[in-house]
Amino acid sequence: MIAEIKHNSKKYKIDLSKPIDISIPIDIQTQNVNAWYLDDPKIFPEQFDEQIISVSEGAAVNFNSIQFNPHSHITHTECVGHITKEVLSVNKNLSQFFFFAEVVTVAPESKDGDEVISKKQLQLALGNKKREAIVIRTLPNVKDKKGRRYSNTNPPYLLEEAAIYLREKGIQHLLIDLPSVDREKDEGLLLSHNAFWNTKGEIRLDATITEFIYIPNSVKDGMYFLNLMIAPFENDATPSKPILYALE
Ligand SMILES: N[C@@H](CC(=O)c1ccccc1NC=O)C(=O)O
Repeated sequence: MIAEIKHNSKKYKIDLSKPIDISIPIDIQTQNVNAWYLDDPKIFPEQFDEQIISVSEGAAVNFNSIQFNPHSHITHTECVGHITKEVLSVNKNLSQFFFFAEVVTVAPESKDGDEVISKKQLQLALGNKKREAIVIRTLPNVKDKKGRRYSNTNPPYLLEEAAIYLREKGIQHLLIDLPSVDREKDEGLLLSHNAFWNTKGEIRLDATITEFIYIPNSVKDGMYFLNLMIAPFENDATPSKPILYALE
């Protein structure tokens, strides 16, 4: 099915039968992705009295409960509520789900023993392109990203200047294949989160950060149509399933 999209007097076509899924699922059959010091997620059949509610155990249905944390275990999209005293829900603040996005690839640079993404790197990648969303793939991009154990590994992150640059450039949605846009242990500073959401100025309630994506190597850098769909949890963060469509 081909859809035609009109945007700023330009016309684009996408093939809806060719979605590019850039989410990381919870998959308890394999090693799950994991950050922030929690145990792995759990998917398990409930029990009523002695009966395990699972067809393989003689029940009529499968009836699994799922225990997870969006920040630790799955592709998730968060709003500024992640860092505010006030309870703010991404499900209330994100109300559109289609955007023009630029997929960029960056190799984090060494700085004071950390691996970081700088303003210059994003400037080089974005140039004067105007996009609603940026989808950042970090190098090396190996498949084990889908099951990596990040706790206490000090993963790469965005310098504050890079987050300010994205905000000033009008990027509303930032997607990245790392557990956070900030340093794992930063004494609560959350510099890039604060900068991107502009918490010291006019707060950007409808801007989102999506963490733990995985962009296959077969996907080239460039402009895509993005469907950023979230699960309906009223919470600062919720599991999401970003899908890219190549523009024809
Ligand atoms: N970087 C923060 C910690 C942090 O972000 C965090 C700590 C525990 C559990 C989750 C965290 N962040 C999740 O998105 C700090 O060092 O205070």
